[in-house]
Amino acid sequence: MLLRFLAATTCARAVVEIGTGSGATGLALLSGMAADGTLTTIDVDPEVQRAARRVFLDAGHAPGRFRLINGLASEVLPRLTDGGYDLVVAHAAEVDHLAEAARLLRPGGVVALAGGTVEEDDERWVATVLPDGMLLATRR
Ligand SMILES: C[S@@+](CC[C@H](N)C(=O)[O-])C[C@H]1O[C@@H](n2cnc3c(N)ncnc32)[C@H](O)[C@@H]1O
Repeated sequence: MLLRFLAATTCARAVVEIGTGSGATGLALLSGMAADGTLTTIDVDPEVQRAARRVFLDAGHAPGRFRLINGLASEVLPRLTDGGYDLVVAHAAEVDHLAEAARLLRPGGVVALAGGTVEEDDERWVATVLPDGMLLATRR
């Protein structure tokens, strides 16, 4: 899976996911991340996060490897640390996650957005769009 690959190729120790959902994509990220890495995954729906917690634990991931934050991405993301993340993944299209990703990522970090574009003259990113519309961009 692409997300597992991205987590591995960035040697990710800190990942932000927007849209926990069932936890399937979180599992892919955890399996590609460094063994001591932490997944921070955000969802507005507490029910899906309860289920995802169980999915992560049942797959053998220790509670310290993931942080489930309940809330709107637009309210949670501003509380996360500048430059503190290797990979930002957004499944939920809402506001401009690219702007928050630019702040959250370390140089060389990667953002994967389900939709979105990077302006050609935006010097912050090296970007490509996959056939399914996913935007991949590396922070300079
Ligand atoms: C397409 S699903 C995510 C699928 C998930 N990655 C999986 O493996 O099942 C989108 C999720 O994003 C959440 N969501 C939608 N808008 C959101 C927002 N603005 N902030 C946080 N979560 C949001 C929804 O509650 C839903 O669980």
